[in-house]
Amino acid sequence: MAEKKATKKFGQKRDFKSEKKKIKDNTYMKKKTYKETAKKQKKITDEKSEPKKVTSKKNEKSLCPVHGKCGGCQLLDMPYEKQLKKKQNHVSKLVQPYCRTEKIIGMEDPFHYRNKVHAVFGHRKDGTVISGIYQQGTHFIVPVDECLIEDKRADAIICDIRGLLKSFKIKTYNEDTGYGLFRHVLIRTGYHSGQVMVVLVLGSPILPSKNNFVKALRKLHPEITTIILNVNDQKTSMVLGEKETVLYGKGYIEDELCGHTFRISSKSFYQVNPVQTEKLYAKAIELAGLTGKERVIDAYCGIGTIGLIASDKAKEVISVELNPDAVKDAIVNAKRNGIRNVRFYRNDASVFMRQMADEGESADVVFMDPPRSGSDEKFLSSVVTLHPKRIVYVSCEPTTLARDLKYLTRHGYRVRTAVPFDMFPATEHVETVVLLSHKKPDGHINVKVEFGEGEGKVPLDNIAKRAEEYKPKERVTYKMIKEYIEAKYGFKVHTAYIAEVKRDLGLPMYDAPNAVEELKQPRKHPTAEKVEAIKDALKHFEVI
Ligand SMILES: C[S@@+](CC[C@H](N)C(=O)[O-])C[C@H]1O[C@@H](n2cnc3c(N)ncnc32)[C@H](O)[C@@H]1O
Repeated sequence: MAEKKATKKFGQKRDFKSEKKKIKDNTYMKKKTYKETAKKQKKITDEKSEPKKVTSKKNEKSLCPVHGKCGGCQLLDMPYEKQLKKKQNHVSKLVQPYCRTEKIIGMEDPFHYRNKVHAVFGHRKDGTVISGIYQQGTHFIVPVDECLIEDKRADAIICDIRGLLKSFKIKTYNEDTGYGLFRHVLIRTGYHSGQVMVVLVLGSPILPSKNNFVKALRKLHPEITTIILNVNDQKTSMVLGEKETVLYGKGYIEDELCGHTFRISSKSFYQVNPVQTEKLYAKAIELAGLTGKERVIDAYCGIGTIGLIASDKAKEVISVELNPDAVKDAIVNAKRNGIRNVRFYRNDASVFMRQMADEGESADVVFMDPPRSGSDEKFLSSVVTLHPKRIVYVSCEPTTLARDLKYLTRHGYRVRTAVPFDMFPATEHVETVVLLSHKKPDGHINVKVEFGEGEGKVPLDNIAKRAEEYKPKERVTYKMIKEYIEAKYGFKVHTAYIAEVKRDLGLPMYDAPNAVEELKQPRKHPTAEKVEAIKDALKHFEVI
């Protein structure tokens, strides 16, 4: 049986000061520790073979001995300030056609933030049990003992489960043959509550010596508050199967966020970085500008977090979510927090929003927090029909965010601000909160108008046409066009090229204050690709 690791007790404060220094110096993992871990991890190899050696020069310099293999932390060895800058630039580039991006909100301690840890189990040819992460794009297991972004408590539990499998002679599952039992372990930890959920994922429902196994695990880790047996008998890359049995405890954990308590089940979505989530939600709710009178929609609501936290500043909240387990959690969470002005609907968000729009409903504020794939036209067009004053878009994927912003800005909304949050340090992922509101005219003048026929009067049937003509147009600058093209196409275009395309299209030209009168060299012309990109930008900004 594996020896119990010395782990910190719950509630015990971490030594952030010394950790911060290590981060600053980029020497978080001491050389000795690195060598030890590398040696240990080199010894353990997956039965399917090790596709690449762990001891490459690249890895020797890395903070993590399996960096570059597991594919999890692409930016791990980049100083944290640089990581933030990279993410800031990425968001800025994509959002630039619409608005300025605020400074990214980073972490004070960007390590061990993940409250959800998954390990896949397998064994090598000699039968040694291994656990770790799939190598990127493959089903080879990269053995991992400690991960710099995962909760340390979870890593320690996973190591000890490996030892228990040996003592209880439990075979790990073989994906190719379908033989064996033990597939994955999923651990969720409560940042404030200290509660710990362990999900044992098996290929079939019978865990031999179940009670003794649970007893032994609890003895090694008394901090575990619930243990669940999940059955996944499918050949699938999904971790969790449908069926679950609670082996110990309540079958869920609870945690606190922004002064509210949330129940979290194994299959419900919950943000993985609790420290940053509080900042993210606070910003999202601040941007919504709630006064207590609003009808709010919380779309893609998960376990109800954003809507429930915002509920005391709104008249009512309507929340929609597809995952039935998450909706069950959300309903319990409303009761748990004594909240009565939030209703939950289990539905596809797009179908639900379309129904609302078709029924002539309206909303004052829409929070939307879709998965990485972003939203779709059905959802977005319904939002436009519902006509909320403000839309707060929480996105975990800037490219789909930019795509959806394009739709909304073409349909009456303007992006007011974008704030990136580093929810996933050491990885390339970045979260962004964006506020959109109705487009407003640049200014207005008072004009006395007489309607009807006759001199000086405006014929009634001409009103709509003339209103369109006099509508103030947004001034589209060369800079906006250039930024749009660089973000979308990845190349730069010269101002002269934009001017040339505009001239060819017969568009009005304005004097450029720094135009060169005489050219030193004959002017070059834009390539067909650049002409198309410029035309696309002009269409995007509704110049043509
Ligand atoms: C990024 S999470 C956000 C959850 C929640 N707002 C939070 O912060 O915890 C996206 C959520 O959308 C849900 N979802 C995915 N596709 C959906 C759809 N078509 N309709 C409704 N919800 C969906 C997922 O189950 C998940 O809970």
